[in-house]
Amino acid sequence: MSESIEKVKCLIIGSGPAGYTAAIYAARANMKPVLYQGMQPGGQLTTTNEVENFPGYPQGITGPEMMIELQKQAERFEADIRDGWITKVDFSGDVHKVWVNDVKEIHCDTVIISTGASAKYLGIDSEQKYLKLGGGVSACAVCDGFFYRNQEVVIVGAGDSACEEAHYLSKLCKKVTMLVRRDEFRASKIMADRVMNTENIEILFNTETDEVLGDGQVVTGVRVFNNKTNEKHEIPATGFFVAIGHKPNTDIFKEYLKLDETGYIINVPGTSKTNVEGVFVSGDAADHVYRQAVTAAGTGCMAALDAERYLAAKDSTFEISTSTYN
Ligand SMILES: Cc1cc2nc3c(=O)[nH]c(=O)nc-3n(C[C@H](O)[C@H](O)[C@H](O)COP(=O)(O)OP(=O)(O)OC[C@H]3O[C@@H](n4cnc5c(N)ncnc54)[C@H](O)[C@@H]3O)c2cc1C
Repeated sequence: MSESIEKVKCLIIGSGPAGYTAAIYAARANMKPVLYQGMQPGGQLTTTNEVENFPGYPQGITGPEMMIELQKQAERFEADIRDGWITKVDFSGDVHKVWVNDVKEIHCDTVIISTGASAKYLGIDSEQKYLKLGGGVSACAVCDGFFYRNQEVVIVGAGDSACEEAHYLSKLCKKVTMLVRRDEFRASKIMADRVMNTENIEILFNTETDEVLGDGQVVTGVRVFNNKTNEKHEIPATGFFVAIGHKPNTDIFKEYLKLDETGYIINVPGTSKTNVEGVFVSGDAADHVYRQAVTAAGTGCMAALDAERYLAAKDSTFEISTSTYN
């Protein structure tokens, strides 16, 4: 083995709530975890101002602050948190190989994948401007809908998730306008029927976003156009929700791991195990249903416990740490 190859017991890929929680558990179980943060240290929550639904913060907390706290908690137990990006993996043998920034090779007894998912946006300038300002653009109705209670919002999307999110918003908001690009939904009939039968949801078919309007700080409306007639009109709204899907960050694993048709890693139900022994998955990389920080953290815990049990079964000198359960 070349000297430049590092050997680690537990490698964690990703620094969102799943990765840091896995690091806390793995470090306390004496697995000496090494965690690579990737291009977005702290993960998706670093793009949001207010997190009000993570237990333990009665006054709420900003996403970036919460992620710094999780990082500090993992470091308190001496998890080795590093800058760097895993660019390649080889899970074909007993030892799992990963490469950092295409250069550094690491051999791992266990790997915990916590690479999350990225919400898709339309990509228009005004959307990105108010997204960055935290001024009313969101890709998560369950996370942010509460901030628009009794207000008017617009949601873009036509699939099952978009229908579910529109329905969720309809229970909080005065009015929800749903923009559907084609002349029909992509969603299942039952989901489409549900939004069509909800009184305070107005559906505009053949309609796309021209611009998100605002006062420079917050969203005040949306200018839309009909893609058949090119007619434009403005809709007053304080919130603009984008529900056009997520892309799980799993491309580098597809040669070795079973993924579903949209790229989410398939885990053994009720566990964090993948189809490769010693490789575990947590958080949004395997979850297209819940997509919440608290569920990501929960599955990060599961992955560390599963990895610990795997190591104990493989190596009789590695004892399951009682501190994990304290
Ligand atoms: C705008 C917004 C607001 C939200 N608000 C809330 C909220 O209020 N409450 C809530 O519960 N949830 C909220 N969510 C959802 C929540 O952020 C996610 O469910 C959660 O962050 C998922 O955690 P994760 O650890 O699985 O992955 P992520 O947070 O997506 O983190 C993934 C990590 O993996 C790293 N990574 C990816 N690929 C690689 C690689 N190849 N090598 C190394 N590292 C890699 C990234 O750098 C990142 O650190 C929000 C999401 C968004 C987009």
